[in-house]
Amino acid sequence: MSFHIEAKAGEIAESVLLPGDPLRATYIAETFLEDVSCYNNVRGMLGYTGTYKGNRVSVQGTGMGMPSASIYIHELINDYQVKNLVRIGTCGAIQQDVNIRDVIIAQAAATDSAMIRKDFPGIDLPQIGNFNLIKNAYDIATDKGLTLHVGNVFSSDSFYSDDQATTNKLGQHGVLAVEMEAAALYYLSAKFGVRGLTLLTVSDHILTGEHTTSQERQTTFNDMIEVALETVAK
Ligand SMILES: O=P(O)(O)O[C@H]1O[C@H](CO)[C@@H](O)[C@H]1O
Ligand SMILES: O=c1cc[nH]c(=O)[nH]1
Repeated sequence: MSFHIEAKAGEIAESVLLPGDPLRATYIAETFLEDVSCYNNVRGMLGYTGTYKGNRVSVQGTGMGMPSASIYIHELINDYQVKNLVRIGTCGAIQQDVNIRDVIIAQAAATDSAMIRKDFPGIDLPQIGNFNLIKNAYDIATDKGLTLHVGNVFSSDSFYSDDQATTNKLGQHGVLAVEMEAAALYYLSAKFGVRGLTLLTVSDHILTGEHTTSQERQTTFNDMIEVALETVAK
């Protein structure tokens, strides 16, 4: 048992999928996993362990934003010895050629979060995904024929930003999309020597204002979820 997770020792798998939304964890457990048990309901931040094609895997909601996600990531690594952490999230695209429902592999994540800056004053430590997980996910997504982008994303501390100029400038520098947790996952993965990966589905387009319906999101999430499950099983 840790501060925010009530699982007993051994109840969480070595590989964990991390959606922001705890109900997405329930959806994944009910739709994709066999022999499932729920190991966490502290604060309603649901966590499940089951098997996918015979491989043991867990799925844990993280909540929104880096402070919340960091709590779960920290405890999964340090209290439950988790080794592979794959965020499966939504994002807003900031490139004209990145479309609604496309899948993004976050090769790296820029951030305006103070968390990392406080630990490394004066140094911009790159926040990068694990190469082997990126390669596995890329190969699996390509084999599935998904529309895929690999590159930098921006992990923002705010969902509602007045600073469109900065968002535009990030886009001009090749950043693909905005979300709120990848940089913290990559930072803590590097800090504790484990493997982190972020997969995102484009749920809305910040430049055009387009957005998905809940039905569309669910179907596209399935593609991303399958890529994540197969990536950690490989
Ligand atoms: O869909 P999730 O995984 O929650 O990810 C995105 O959605 C939330 C904002 O609506 C933030 O957590 C952002 O990172
Ligand atoms: O963090 C997020 C997630 C989805 N869409 C956004 O614009 N931002």
